[in-house]
Amino acid sequence: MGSATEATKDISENLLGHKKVTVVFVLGGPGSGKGTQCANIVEHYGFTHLSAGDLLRAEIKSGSENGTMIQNMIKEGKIVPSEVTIKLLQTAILESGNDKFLIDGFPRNEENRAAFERVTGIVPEFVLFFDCSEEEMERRLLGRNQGRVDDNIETIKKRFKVFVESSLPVVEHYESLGKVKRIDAAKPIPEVFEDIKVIFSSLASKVMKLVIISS
Ligand SMILES: Nc1ncnc2c1ncn2[C@@H]1O[C@H](COP(=O)(O)OP(=O)(O)OP(=O)(O)O)[C@@H](O)[C@H]1O
Ligand SMILES: O=c1ccn([C@@H]2O[C@H](COP(=O)(O)O)[C@@H](O)[C@H]2O)c(=O)[nH]1
Ligand SMILES: [Mg+2]
Repeated sequence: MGSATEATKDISENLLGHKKVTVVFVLGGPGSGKGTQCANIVEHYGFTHLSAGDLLRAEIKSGSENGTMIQNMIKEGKIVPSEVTIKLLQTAILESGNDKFLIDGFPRNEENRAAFERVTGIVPEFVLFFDCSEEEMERRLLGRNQGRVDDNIETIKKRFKVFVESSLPVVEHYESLGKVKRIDAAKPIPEVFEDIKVIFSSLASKVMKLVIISS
């Protein structure tokens, strides 16, 4: 990205919807493997990966005035106010220079979803949903060893509750619009990615067809 003026120009074009931005929401329970598979998708399909949780953790590290509030919310498995998360996502989208994004772990609730669509004007191409049992997710989280303050059994239980009560309704909303692509995330990592490839290869060929038709 070049000068501040160029960045501002891109911001308005993206957010006013003049420039086509492709967004895939990557949703699923804590530990279902979203981050792991997003790295594979980035490598093969050129998307930019934006993990809302990673952006919030970076905000804590940056010494931001919201840092303590965010840290407390994450420790409790609670959902950070949407204006904070949306601002971080907007900035990351605009600074990336890319036009296709995997938004991982957001929207977390219906209010997040409605606010994101209202503020950015972006609706997702589809939702990639990682379906996995709590038993398997718990095993993965307790074995993750990345030093996360929320990878302990007490917080994990809270995160599961928030996921079922607040996040699954977002998936149901997009299901009612026929936008959910469900993945069996309990399979081994390479097998999950084989299933994901089928989805992203068909998206890539759809985009190619559109380019040919419109040129
Ligand atoms: N299909 C899989 N089978 C076994 N282990 C997996 C699989 N996918 C990911 N893992 C492992 O499980 C742990 C959690 O994976 P990951 O961080 O990708 O999950 P996540 O959905 O991003 O979790 P969170 O919502 O907490 O950020 C990691 O240690 C990862 O290596
Ligand atoms: O949109 C979001 C995303 C995340 N959070 C908070 O961060 C943690 C960890 O998120 P991961 O996706 O597992 O990395 C989550 O439990 C929330 O506390 C959020 O508030 N909003
Ligand atoms: Mg993750």
